[in-house]
Amino acid sequence: MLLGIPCATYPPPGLSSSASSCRGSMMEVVLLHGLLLLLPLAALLLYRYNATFHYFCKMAFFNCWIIAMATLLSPFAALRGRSVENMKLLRAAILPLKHLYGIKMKVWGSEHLKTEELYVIVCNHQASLDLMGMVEVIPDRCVPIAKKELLYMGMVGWACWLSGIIFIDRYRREDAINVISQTARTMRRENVREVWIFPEGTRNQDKSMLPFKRGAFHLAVEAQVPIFPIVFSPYWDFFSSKEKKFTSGTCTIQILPKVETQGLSSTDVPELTETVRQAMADALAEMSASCCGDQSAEKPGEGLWTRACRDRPRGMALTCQRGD
Ligand SMILES: CCCCCCCCCCCCCC(=O)SCCNC(=O)CCNC(=O)[C@H](O)C(C)(C)COP(=O)(O)OP(=O)(O)OC[C@H]1O[C@@H](n2cnc3c(N)ncnc32)[C@H](O)[C@@H]1OP(=O)(O)O
Ligand SMILES: CCCCCCCC/C=C\CCCCCCCC(=O)OC[C@@H](O)COP(=O)(O)O
Repeated sequence: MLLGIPCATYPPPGLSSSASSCRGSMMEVVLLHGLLLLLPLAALLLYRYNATFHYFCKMAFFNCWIIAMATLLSPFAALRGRSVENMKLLRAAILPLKHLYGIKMKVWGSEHLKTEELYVIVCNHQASLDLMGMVEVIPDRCVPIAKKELLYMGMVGWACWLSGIIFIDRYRREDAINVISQTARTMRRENVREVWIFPEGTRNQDKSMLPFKRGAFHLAVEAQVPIFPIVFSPYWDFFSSKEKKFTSGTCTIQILPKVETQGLSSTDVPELTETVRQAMADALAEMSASCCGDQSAEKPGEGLWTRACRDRPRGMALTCQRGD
């Protein structure tokens, strides 16, 4: 049988045929079918028993999901034009990923974000997986600030642009500062109520956070809006791009009380940046110890808000709403 055609009738009568060439063809087909069966089996076994292969498969699926969703949703988003409303579509597209990956999200302090005020969110940035945590807590009219490179990622870039994501060129400081200043001016006027920034400026899976870039803090001070720090617990238990590890697990997202910027000016920005970073580092250290059993993270917390409240710069209205 050759591709469903019995050897006796193949090649058709009238053409020369030989038993050996028929046997050869049969062997090829058997080998081909065998290979076709073996490859998925080998892939399944590798996926099950090889952590690196498992990691790459899961990352590939993550990226394919994002590209597929962006391709699917962009035409609908385009009907509305560039609007923060389209963020709801992106959010809906990313929300199911945690179920597919078996990642449980716990959110602490979500009540802090339920306010009519405008504000800036700053958050630690571990990996592209942060998108799964972001969609758990991102307010309805919030736009992230992202690196310009995302804009050039085909349909993903188009989806981001249509959703009102603000792009900055990290390598052209003046341009980036202009974009941030313009955001501060237009925040009140336009439909955007909140801006989400990863102040580390790049992904970081180390135990301590990187020094913070100052754009988010200038933005909050220029717009005179409070800052809400958000801390994602470390992914070490279930994800590491260095160790090529990607299993199921739990991520805790802690929304810290707001930090006021009323009355602050650009000269207060360095201190404001350090105060917020320290509060986030404390929260991260506490979470590392409680979620991941790690005692060696940066300066173990002496109480989540204790140091931030105690060390706040003079004249800075840091709101300490938690009783600890
Ligand atoms: C379905 C499809 C789904 C697709 C989903 C996709 C979702 C995507 C989600 C998105 C996720 C995407 C995630 C991502 O893409 S993360 C990557 C992008 N994010 C960032 O880069 C974070 C924001 N960056 C900054 O804030 C930096 O500060 C910038 C880039 C502005 C400069 O950086 P730089 O490296 O140069 O350093 P520096 O901060 O030490 O500042 C140096 C000096 O400049 C002063 N300065 C700074 N800013 C201002 C200002 N505004 N007004 C006045 N002055 C300002 C500052 O005080 C300092 O001066 P001095 O104090 O030393 O005198
Ligand atoms: C026509 C060109 C087609 C290109 C196709 C590219 C395919 C890209 C595939 C999937 C895109 C997934 C995008 C997820 C975005 C997650 C946001 C993110 O994590 O960005 C990283 C950024 O914060 C910091 O970047 P670096 O750590 O400095 O690096």
